[in-house]
Amino acid sequence: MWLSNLLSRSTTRQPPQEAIQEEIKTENEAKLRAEDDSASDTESQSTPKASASVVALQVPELSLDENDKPAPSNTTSIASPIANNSSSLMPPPPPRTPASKPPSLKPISSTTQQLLGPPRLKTPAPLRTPPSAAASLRNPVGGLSTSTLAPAQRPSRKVVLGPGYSPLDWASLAKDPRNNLRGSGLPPTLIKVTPSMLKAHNGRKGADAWTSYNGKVYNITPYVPFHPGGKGELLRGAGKDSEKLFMETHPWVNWDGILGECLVGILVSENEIVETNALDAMD
Ligand code: HEM
Repeated sequence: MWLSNLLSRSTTRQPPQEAIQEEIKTENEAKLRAEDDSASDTESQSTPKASASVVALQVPELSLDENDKPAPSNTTSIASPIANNSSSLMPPPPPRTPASKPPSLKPISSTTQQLLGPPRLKTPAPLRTPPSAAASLRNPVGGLSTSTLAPAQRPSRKVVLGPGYSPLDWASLAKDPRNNLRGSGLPPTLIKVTPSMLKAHNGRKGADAWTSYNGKVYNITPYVPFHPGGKGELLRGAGKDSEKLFMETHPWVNWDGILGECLVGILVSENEIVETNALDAMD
């Protein structure tokens, strides 16, 4: 018994939306009756059709979505009062174009999301590898440099050169072969220099100062007053090989570019000179 009552209620009861529409429809009918007293009951039943013809002009203008389908006749009666009031207060909205839509409102398609890739992290710090143990031992000032050059922080040991002894003065002196920077008493060709010969030219007691570098022997005597590091520093290599001292101090300096005209000969062993002298004696 109660089950049959329940069934009969559920079949006769309208859904809530339809009930609301019916209620608004009734209100509209009452308004229309007030406006036109001559309207009959039959006409009031056809009111939705009459209001739809009026509202049909309003609804498309106020539509916020192009995809909106034309409202059915029973729902136009819902929008009709709003449409009448709004159209009298506001101008019609501008024609809708795709460019007028704010980009932020566009939903991101799944294809676009794939092209964009994964979202970026706010800070790259978590992706950095932790500093190695050796990093803590590096000089913080030059920590990013891998240069083998002398550190820029080292104090200069340059000396004040006398007037007329600048690098430019040396260059002008060296370009003239008549100055014979190799020294006096030498043949015009390069000679063979033994270690004993090199040692004898130590710059003392009036002797020229020779030094060797990369197997070649140079007379450094004329360059002494021009040496930016001073006389004493340069003469540390007098009578011996200077390659180690030179490379420790300023490996970036072009030795041959400065002392090319001071080249005396090539460094040879003591035995080679003895053999050469023996061959010369046989001739
Ligand atoms: C025993 C060998 C040598 C020693 C011990 C020596 C030492 C020095 C020293 C201490 C300085 C000053 C560096 C500074 O604090 O700026 C210097 C600068 C210089 N030396 Fe020597 N030197 C030697 C040989 C030579 C030779 C053979 C040449 C030329 C071929 C030369 C060319 C220069 C130049 C051009 C500078 C200036 C470098 C610069 O401006 O950065 N040196 N040298």
